[in-house]
Amino acid sequence: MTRGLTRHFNGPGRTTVHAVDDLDLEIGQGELVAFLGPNGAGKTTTLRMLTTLVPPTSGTAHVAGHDVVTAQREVRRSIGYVGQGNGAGLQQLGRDELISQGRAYGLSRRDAHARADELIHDLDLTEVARRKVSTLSGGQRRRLDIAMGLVHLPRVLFLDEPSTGLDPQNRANLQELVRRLHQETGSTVVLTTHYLEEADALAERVVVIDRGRVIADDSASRLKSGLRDLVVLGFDDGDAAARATERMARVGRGATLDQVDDVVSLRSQGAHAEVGELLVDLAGQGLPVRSVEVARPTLDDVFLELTGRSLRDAHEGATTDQDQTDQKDEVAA
Ligand SMILES: Nc1ncnc2c1ncn2[C@@H]1O[C@H](COP(=O)(O)OP(=O)(O)OP(=O)(O)O)[C@@H](O)[C@H]1O
Repeated sequence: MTRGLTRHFNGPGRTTVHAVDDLDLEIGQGELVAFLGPNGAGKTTTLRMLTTLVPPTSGTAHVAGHDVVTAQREVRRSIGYVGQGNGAGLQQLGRDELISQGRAYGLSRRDAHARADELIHDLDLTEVARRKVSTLSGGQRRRLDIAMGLVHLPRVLFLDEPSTGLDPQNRANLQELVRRLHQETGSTVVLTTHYLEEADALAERVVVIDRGRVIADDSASRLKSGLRDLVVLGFDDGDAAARATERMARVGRGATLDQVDDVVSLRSQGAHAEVGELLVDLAGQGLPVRSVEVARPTLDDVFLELTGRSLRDAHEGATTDQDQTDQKDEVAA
């Protein structure tokens, strides 16, 4: 739970970077929540405050019932944190890494071995466990990192961009792993991502963050429910498309129509469910449809609606912003 959680950094010159600005959040035990936002939105800083790695400038946060400033030790004992870098040491075997991590969290030698073997079994890490960490692929290392975050059975697991840099297959595997461990352990999982599809597919709740502020907080389907579908219809020629546009304007309850040559784009809420009826009606008018594309709203559309910017563009823009990176290094140094 956070109240007015805020973190400022010194920017270049005398400027102040409002990395996280007045964040109020309530996350219940057992929820699976994704923080979604472009680069620089404040996702990592939020996670770093919740995991006690960065103190807030103002406001409060409690994790597993403990204050992140006054009860750091208790918070750390209750959480697992998988940061953006790889946590595992390179020369050890995967299994030994897990055992060392267990020991670092105060498990006895015997318990650390037992826990490592349990995780290897549960997370399908047999192959990963017997290889040196330096020889693992990116996806295998991320899976090992997640196992490391789970060694001490945390009540809350924080994952910072767990699938960044992975190919689509490994990303899908990792998402499946996160989903499974959430279901099986019932622990709270909070992850950050700038992959729209990931937030959509994985999280029960999506907290959209932009410029340090929460701009939306709901299930992906509810966030998208107010937005319009796009249906693109292809006709024989421009004349047929023009007549079809007229017909649809007459019968089509408030849809926005746009004709370019032999193609008509129609936007309206829930249009995907009416496409069949529409095609029959147009065919009945002697206007057969030659091609159909239906696009349901995405979380990118939600972001666009809320900010006037596309999340993909905002993300790409920010990644090329060398200033931000330099600035980060400067203050961190
Ligand atoms: N140590 C720091 N010093 C100065 N500025 C920082 C520092 N850490 C973060 N910032 C700035 O705070 C803002 C939020 O950064 P943060 O890393 O939290 O964003 P993010 O949403 O996690 O982005 P990404 O997806 O790239 O990880 C950015 O403008 C960033 O440059």
